[in-house]
Amino acid sequence: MGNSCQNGTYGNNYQNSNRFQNDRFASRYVDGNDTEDCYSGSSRASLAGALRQGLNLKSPVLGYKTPNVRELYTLGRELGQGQFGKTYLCTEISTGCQYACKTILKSNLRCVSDIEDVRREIQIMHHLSGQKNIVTIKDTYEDEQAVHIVMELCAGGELFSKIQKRGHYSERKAAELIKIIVGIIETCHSHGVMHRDLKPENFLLLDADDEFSVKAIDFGLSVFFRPGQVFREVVGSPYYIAPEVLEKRYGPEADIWTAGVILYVLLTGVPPFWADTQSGIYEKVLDGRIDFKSNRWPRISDSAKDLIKKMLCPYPSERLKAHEVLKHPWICDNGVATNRALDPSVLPRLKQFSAMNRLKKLSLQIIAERLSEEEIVGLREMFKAMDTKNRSVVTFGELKGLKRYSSVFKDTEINDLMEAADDTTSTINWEEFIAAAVSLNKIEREKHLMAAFTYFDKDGSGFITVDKLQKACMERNMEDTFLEEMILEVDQNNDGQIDYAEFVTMMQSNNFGLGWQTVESSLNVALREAPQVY
Ligand SMILES: Nc1ncnc2c1ncn2[C@@H]1O[C@H](COP(=O)(O)OP(=O)(O)OP(=O)(O)O)[C@@H](O)[C@H]1O
Ligand SMILES: [Ca+2]
Ligand SMILES: [Ca+2]
Ligand SMILES: [Ca+2]
Ligand SMILES: [Ca+2]
Repeated sequence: MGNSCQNGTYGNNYQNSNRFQNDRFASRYVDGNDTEDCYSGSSRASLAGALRQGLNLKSPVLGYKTPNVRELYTLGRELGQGQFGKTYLCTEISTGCQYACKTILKSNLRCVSDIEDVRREIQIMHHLSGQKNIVTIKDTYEDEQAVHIVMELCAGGELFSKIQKRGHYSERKAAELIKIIVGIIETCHSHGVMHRDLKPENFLLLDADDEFSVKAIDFGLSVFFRPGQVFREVVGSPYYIAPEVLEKRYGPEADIWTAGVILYVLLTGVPPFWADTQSGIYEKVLDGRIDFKSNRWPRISDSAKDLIKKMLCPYPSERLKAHEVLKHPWICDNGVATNRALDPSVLPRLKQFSAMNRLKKLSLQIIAERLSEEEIVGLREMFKAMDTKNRSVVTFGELKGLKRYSSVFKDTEINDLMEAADDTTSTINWEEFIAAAVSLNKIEREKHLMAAFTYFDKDGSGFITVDKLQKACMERNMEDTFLEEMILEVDQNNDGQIDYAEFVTMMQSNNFGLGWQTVESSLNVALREAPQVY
């Protein structure tokens, strides 16, 4: 997954100019003058701070040195343009694989908060990378002029241009697409991220011939949120912005409103809140009346209208949540029923985990420790959100407390979850959590696997032996019993030691991945179902 590259699929109808004719509004701080917004607002850095920091074109953004992107990639033609820079087709010199490189010019970053936004965009891309329908980030680079984000190439062009070409979608097609889009929202929300800039042009297709190969690409306005946290910055794009955002008091529910607008557009080809001017659009949004009468509507099913009404509900607390949208009959009955519930057959496997090969557990911790800060910030946010008492551990009680808000959890499942995530104490600490939650795509990266292997194989002989394992266990204060058995489980050619290939097979073997992924998704459910305080 993720490391095979698609060659030659690059579409020739790639255009960035296919937009709604009137959709020319910037998708940033839409309530006024940019420069002012740069320095105002409680969460924004102060002007004094910006000056103290002595902003100039050469200020580091990433905070660490990187190789020069041009030594590793050949930059090709422009794929698209955004507010801060351009995205180019690029080819990795060592492999010939094609990627997209989003180049953000530092001269366009005018204040500290612009720099913070870029950092956060990268952190959030790492946090969500590898999730379904979300673009995979590969690496980041920085030079004097720019920050470069190298990511998966979406060669199929914008979802938006497809909509425009068709005029509108059939209900069935619309249902399938909105299921993908709301699935993306569910992924974001369950990972503690609010997207804030959902709109068709921020969804690309991997493959022009597959209109369901959708990828969310632009997390430039996304933020981490905690349950109950109230946001006040007015950001988004006019047609898609929720009324509570305009009223400067909102949370993740705003993303659902936006998806409701997208659904309306998919079915009718026009936005639900429409006017010639920005302020005219805002008036319509705040008014909230939805037109179901125009000549397009008689042909559209009542079930579709019902869903739109519930997604465009003016009261955020009454609006459907992402998982509720996915359960709505219009989505399910259109033959795309979702099945996000925990697969019951997975639960017994969770139990196996506690007895899981300690070598895997240890390797996982080693890999987790090696991840860069920007890769794990998102997980840290999730952990903090669950750690309600601020004690740096998540207790059984905290997980159990979350149960009240979810029908998904049964007591026995929470027990399994705790047992799986933790074998000795009755709490999950940060190290255990991150080892549990680090997603497979990160673990599978060659450099991490190699590093973990080398950790055990200190003399570089190419094998992990009982002796070496014993040393590693001592170093880490881990039990060193049953080491022979541990090797036996992994040793495929019965030579009593583990070579790199055997090690990789162990790390990638299914029982392991499934176990941890289930832990991760269960924790996500818990987070998603946490109380919303408004
Ligand atoms: N992974 C990708 N594959 C192909 N094209 C891409 C990719 N990422 C971005 N693009 C192209 O570059 C354009 C700009 O990218 P993006 O939206 O991330 O930039 P931005 O500066 O955040 O723009 P905005 O002004 O919308 O905030 C996209 O609309 C798209 O056409
Ligand atoms: Ca964009
Ligand atoms: Ca953006
Ligand atoms: Ca513990
Ligand atoms: Ca062997």
